[in-house]
Amino acid sequence: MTDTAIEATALTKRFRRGHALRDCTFRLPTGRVCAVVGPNGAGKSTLLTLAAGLDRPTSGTIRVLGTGPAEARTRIAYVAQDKPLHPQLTIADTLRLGAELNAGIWDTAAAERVVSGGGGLDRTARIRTLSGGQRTRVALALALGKRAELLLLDEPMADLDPLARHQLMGTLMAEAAEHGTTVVMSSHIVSELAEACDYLLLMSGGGIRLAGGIDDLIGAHRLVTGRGPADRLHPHTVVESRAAGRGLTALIRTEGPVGDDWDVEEPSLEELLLAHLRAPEAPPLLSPGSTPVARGAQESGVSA
Ligand SMILES: Nc1ncnc2c1ncn2[C@@H]1O[C@H](COP(=O)(O)OP(=O)(O)OP(=O)(O)O)[C@@H](O)[C@H]1O
Repeated sequence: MTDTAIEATALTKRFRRGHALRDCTFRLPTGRVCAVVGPNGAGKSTLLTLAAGLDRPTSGTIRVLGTGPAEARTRIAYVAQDKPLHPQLTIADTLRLGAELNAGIWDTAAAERVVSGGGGLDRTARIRTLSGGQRTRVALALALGKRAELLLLDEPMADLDPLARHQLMGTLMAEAAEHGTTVVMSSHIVSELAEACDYLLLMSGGGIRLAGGIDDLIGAHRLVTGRGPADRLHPHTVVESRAAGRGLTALIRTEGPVGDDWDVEEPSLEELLLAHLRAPEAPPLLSPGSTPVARGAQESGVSA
């Protein structure tokens, strides 16, 4: 039994036209709900595909649930961005197939809760006749029915209307909490992630910029306002600073207490993310527990 859901060390994926992932190192503990955030092309889908064992890294390693991704396949449910399903099957056939492919572990009630929500879906409808949001509902029903230990969801909520999003996110979180499932979810909708997630991977340009518990990452930063220049904020690391009236507002990574002559606030998750996205040159931060445990140390029970 491992307490690590995903562990990546110098993980790199190169396609013909360049790197999708470059030297990514992080650890995601089990039982967390992790948001994977970053601009278009940051490498989020590539990371999820490698974790799902559907592609192989160019170099570096990725371990999932204490083993290789291919060996962990039966313990993982992966919902791809385009929600691939058999277009000719009905919803009922699709769920039946899910039950057959996962005989012995299939959770009919969990799958039913997802397809019945939001007014319910006609079980005789063929997949090809469904809207994007309805297909999402069926794909998530298959993922939850599989009773996986790790759910990898690539922009699961993108096609859903706000009400369906709220309802499905609630179902997903309740299932995850009940069974201690680890959820990894990429999304561009930060407000929703702030409610549902307790762990963050911020990516850009194929690299990891922030990794860790959301509370730890927020706790390591402060939003300060005062008279400039930004040099006055030494020894703190200034992630981003902007003129504000006759002074400046800056997001800083604190190194001890901040001087009394600054107004100091805790940033929201959105403020933290936006500042880091606007300042790609800021040094990355992996909070405690988010770095891989050295293999020798892991075997002797010592954390690196
Ligand atoms: N199969 C592939 N062949 C070639 N290049 C690819 C392939 N898959 C991804 N890429 C490239 O890798 C980079 C990362 O893509 P990826 O889809 O992982 O980003 P993303 O963060 O998921 O983006 P988005 O938010 O737009 O979904 C992009 O530059 C993309 O063009």
